[in-house]
Amino acid sequence: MSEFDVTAAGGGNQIMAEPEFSFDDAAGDKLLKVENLSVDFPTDDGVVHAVRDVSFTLGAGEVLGVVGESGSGKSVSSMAIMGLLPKTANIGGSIKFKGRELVGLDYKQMQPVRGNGVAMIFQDPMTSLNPVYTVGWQLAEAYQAHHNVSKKAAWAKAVESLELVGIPQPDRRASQYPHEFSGGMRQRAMIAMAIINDPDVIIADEPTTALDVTVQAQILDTLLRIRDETSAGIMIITHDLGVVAGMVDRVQVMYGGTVVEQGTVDEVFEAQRMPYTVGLLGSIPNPQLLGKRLTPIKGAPPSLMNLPQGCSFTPRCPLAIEECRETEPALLETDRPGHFARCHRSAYLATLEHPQRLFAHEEIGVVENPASLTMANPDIPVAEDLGTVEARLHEEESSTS
Ligand SMILES: Nc1ncnc2c1ncn2[C@@H]1O[C@H](COP(=O)(O)OP(=O)(O)OP(=O)(O)O)[C@@H](O)[C@H]1O
Repeated sequence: MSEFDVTAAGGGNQIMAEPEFSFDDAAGDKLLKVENLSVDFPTDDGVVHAVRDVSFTLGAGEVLGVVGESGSGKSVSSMAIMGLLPKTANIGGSIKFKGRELVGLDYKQMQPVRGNGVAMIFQDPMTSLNPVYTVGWQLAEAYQAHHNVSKKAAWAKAVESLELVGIPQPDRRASQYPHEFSGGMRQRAMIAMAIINDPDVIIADEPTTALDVTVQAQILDTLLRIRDETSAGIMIITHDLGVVAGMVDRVQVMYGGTVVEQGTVDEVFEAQRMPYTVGLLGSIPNPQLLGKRLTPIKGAPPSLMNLPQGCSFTPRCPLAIEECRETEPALLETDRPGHFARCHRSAYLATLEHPQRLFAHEEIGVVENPASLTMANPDIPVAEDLGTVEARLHEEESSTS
């Protein structure tokens, strides 16, 4: 595919002057290649466009962070990869695992891929672990589903996996029931379940949300250790940009069911090229800023049933112009190589010295308990118009220079 292939990232009939996201940019053979994925759910009230035009790759040993607010399409994308969406879902585009097309496979055809090829760690271990069987029994069962081995060998493998995820006394713990495990240990058991069949890809959907900060860090460390030991490609889905810092190689920011910014984690943290990512960064708790004020993104995410005509972030975007209301931008490479943004204003954003000030006009209080803060606050009215924002930025930039 050419760098300038206008059909690659759903740019419609637009003629692109800049390179779009292209798999040519991703070096090497990728385990997972998702191209122009879309998922619609027909409902009585209308069609929910849950995922639109999502493309990304994941290679062996890579860690990809998928970040976005609730309802941005993160989980639906991963359920599509796992073949776990309801039959009513209309899936478009392509999901290739080791070159094999997964879109169109039925539940049974997906069975050998699931667990063995791609495994998933869910948010809430209590809904995934069966309370009436011991943890070891469940792990052994998962192993036997893909390997023709004796019960004894499967049990030994279960104990080995518990050890690998850092559970002390794995022999004894294997004979216990899920309720005898702490929250962090249950999440480790889920990771053990995911890795027992040595998958090539692990999808972790909000793996640390329900855990306290120290245990969160331990679980993330465990995932990185598993990556080092098994070379699995890992996709971490989270609403918290803070979780991906220092953990992932690349980040994909989702908004309104589509990818709005994509790049290496350093790039995205250092030089955002889409105002939504700027807003996300300003609204996450930052340990270095404890005691300082956080700023929320005003307004609410779009209804996926009635998406606006242009960029779906327009109603909340302090930089929106007429073009943003009229045409949805394509995911294009920005001024920084390998860094993509779906934004008409990314070039302008690149010129701002203090982009965080775009969202600095509403403060929601001193951060005492960062975990209690949500990113979007629908009760706060929508942003100032562009003229006011630009005048304010100009004034602020000149007062600090
Ligand atoms: N079976 C379904 N039928 C109709 N709509 C659905 C279905 N499953 C998901 N959706 C909708 O798809 C959209 C995307 O959901 P998704 O769960 O992927 O969001 P998310 O970004 O993972 O959010 P969260 O962080 O809350 O899990 C939501 O608006 C959701 O209501």
